[in-house]
Amino acid sequence: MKKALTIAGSDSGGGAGIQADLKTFQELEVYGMSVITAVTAQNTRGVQGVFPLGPEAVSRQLASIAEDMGTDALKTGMLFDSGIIEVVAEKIKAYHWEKLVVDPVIIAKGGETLLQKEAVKALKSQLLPLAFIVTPNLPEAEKLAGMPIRNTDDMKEAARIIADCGPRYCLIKGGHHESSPVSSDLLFDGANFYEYTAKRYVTKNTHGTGCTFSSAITAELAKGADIFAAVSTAKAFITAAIEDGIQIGHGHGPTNHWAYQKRRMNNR
Ligand SMILES: Nc1ncnc2c1ncn2[C@@H]1O[C@H](COP(=O)(O)OP(=O)(O)O)[C@@H](O)[C@H]1O
Ligand SMILES: Cc1ncc(COP(=O)(O)OP(=O)(O)O)c(N)n1
Repeated sequence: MKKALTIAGSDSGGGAGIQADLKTFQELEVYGMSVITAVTAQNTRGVQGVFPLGPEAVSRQLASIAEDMGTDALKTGMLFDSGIIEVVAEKIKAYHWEKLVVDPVIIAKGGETLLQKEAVKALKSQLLPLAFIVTPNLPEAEKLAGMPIRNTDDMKEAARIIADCGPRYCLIKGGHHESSPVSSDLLFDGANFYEYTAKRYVTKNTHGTGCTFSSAITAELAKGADIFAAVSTAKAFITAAIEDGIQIGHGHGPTNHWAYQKRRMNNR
């Protein structure tokens, strides 16, 4: 069985972070492993507390996996600060882990900080050069590229700037473009742009969309898919998960990780 590792924060509400990643890995039939960087007290209403674990705890978890199991692909999500980014980058290099998906989690949809301001520089200089693919949403792409994004031309310009930091592919997600009737993501391979478009659903149950999408890409890469097939399957996975989003709690409910497989079973 293929293996996938997530290096990310815990979401007590189960919709984003480590919990969303492991649910996605399971649904896409890869063996999921986790390195926890921080514990968040979180629910559908927002983030009530953030408790980082620190570089040593992260380093030890990474070593435990490397010394025994290894991984076929991995992703990073919430990394909290530059100390954790440094140790993650150092270990990824030391273990020669290559299929790295960097989801540059900076702020939650509710506005809470999940990456310290000082750490954006470390993310760009230490982690992006190791990334196979980086998957910023629109606000994250603006921060990484240092420019506002108002239209597709701006998205392309930002993708070029981010690609200069070293990732093999850059995928800018259009989920925050709420006035659009479609949900369109732009993949850049250093030369050409490829658009992945799906229907946009009007729903408040979108907690954890970015985590779920990047972990679906990771699972597909672990199974040997090329980047275009991996993004295509991940897009189908997240679109189904949003369409069947779960009405739970009093705020933004989570997406439904079972929806994609349920559809496939029904189509048999
Ligand atoms: N309302 C929606 N309907 C359909 N797809 C969506 C919707 N919102 C986000 N997506 C898709 O979900 C994926 C995650 O994007 P996004 O929500 O922008 O990430 P993040 O959670 O990092 O902000 C992308 O493929 C995006 O196009
Ligand atoms: C622990 C943790 N990690 C990441 C996020 C951000 O998740 P995302 O998929 O971007 O979705 P929203 O939280 O923004 O809805 C998180 N919230 N918690």
